[in-house]
Formats: sequence, structure tokens, C-alpha cells
Amino acid sequence: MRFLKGKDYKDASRKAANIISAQIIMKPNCVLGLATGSSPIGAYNQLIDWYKKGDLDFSEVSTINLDEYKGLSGEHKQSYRYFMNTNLFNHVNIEKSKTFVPDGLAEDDDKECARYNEIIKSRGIDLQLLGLGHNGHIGFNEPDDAFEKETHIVKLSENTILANSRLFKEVSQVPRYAFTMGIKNIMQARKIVVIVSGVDKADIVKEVFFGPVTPKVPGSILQMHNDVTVIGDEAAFSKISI
Ligand SMILES: N[C@@H]1[C@@H](O)[C@H](O)[C@@H](COP(=O)(O)O)O[C@@H]1O
Repeated sequence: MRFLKGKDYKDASRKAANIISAQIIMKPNCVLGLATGSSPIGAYNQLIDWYKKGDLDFSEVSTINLDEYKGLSGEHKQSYRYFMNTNLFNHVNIEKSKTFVPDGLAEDDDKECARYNEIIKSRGIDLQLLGLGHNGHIGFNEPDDAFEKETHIVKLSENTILANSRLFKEVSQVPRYAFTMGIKNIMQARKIVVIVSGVDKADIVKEVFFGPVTPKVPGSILQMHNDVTVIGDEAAFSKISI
């Protein structure tokens, strides 16, 4: 595992964007596994900036997102499809038909999980970007008794519902269920980049990357992957010595 410390969030975001853009330059038709949340926004902004300057081309890139709330349409402002469109896809020359996010309105959960899982397996992810939930979740893989392997529907923990309610008018509006890639899907990515920022992530960063590997802390499985880069600002890395 490599740790890259940025001076601040902007610096950390630029480092993450550098790795993503190197991936696109080395393999123009690469498959990027993308994440939502506040953590990757800075990296997305940097990528947009480089695209606008003519330094990056997304025309052959495909993307597969980690997760989506069940019950929200892609037009809903808090859906992850909407997030991706507004924070990245609408601003670069990516073909929308090559951007995948689970369908939050799918009527049959099992069918949607199988469909999405097939999208992941048939393409294969070259680089997976991740944020980290305060309870150590990656995607929406919540603490559990076992590592859930493939795409599945998950009941969100109270902790996650509360953390994510900051983006909704009130906590009751936060969906209780979500579709998410499983741990096996994430671990099969060739390369993984985790972005963390802020002092509120300092404890979980220590637990995930230096504590025991356990499904109670889902991100801890990343210790077993052979190509993980963790990028953070000083605050997020304040409880580890690297
Ligand atoms: N499903 C997403 C995760 O993919 C994300 O990593 C996490 C952390 O978000 P943030 O980066 O805003 O702290 O939030 C959500 O729950």
C-alpha cells in the first residue's frame, strides 16, 4: 500500500487526478470505477480543468459507479447518477452510454444486481476510485459479519443515513436501501485509489489501513489488495505515521 499526503484537500485531489489521468493516457479505452461523496469532488474538478485545457480525452473511457440509492431516479438531485452527471460527465467528452450507475428505480432488485454485476464482470475495472465512510464502508458495503462479494442490495446503517442526511432536506428523506458493488467486485479492480480528507476521517483511516482485516470494518480488506494508493490531506492522516 502506498500513502500519498497532500498539503491540503486541493493538493491531495490533484494527486488523485494525476493517477486517474495517467491511467487514461496509458489506456485511452480504460474502465474507471467511480465514487460519489464529497471526497472525490476535488479530483473530478481537476480532471475537468485538464480536459478543458485540452490535456485529457475521455472519448473512449467507460465508467462504472460503485453504488446508487434505491428509489431515486437519475434526475433526483441526491441520486448518484445526478451527482456524476453534474460533477463530471456533463463537463467532459465522455459518451453517456458508456457511463454505468445502478438503476435506483429498478423494480426487481435481484435482476438489477445481476445486470449490474454482469456489466462489471464483462468489462473489468482498471482503476477503482474509493472514498471511505466513517464506519469504514466502501461503496455501500456496510459493516457486517461477512464480506458481501458481488453486487447486492444493502440496508444502510443508521450511522450512514445520518452522515448522508446532510445532503437531504431532512433525515427521513434519505433512502434506507442502496444497490452497491460488492467487496469482490472492488477487490478485482486492477488498481485502487482511495481519497480521504478531513480530521473526521483520521480515526477510521487508522482502523481501516492499520487495524485487523474484518468485515466489521469493510475497507480493511483493502490491505489484501496488491495495488492500493491512499491519498489524503494532513488532517485525514493525522493519526497515522507514514
Ligand atoms: N456511498 C458513498 C461512499 O461511496 C462514500 O465513500 C462515502 C463517504 O463520503 P464522503 O466522501 O462524503 O465522506 O459516502 C457514501 O456513503
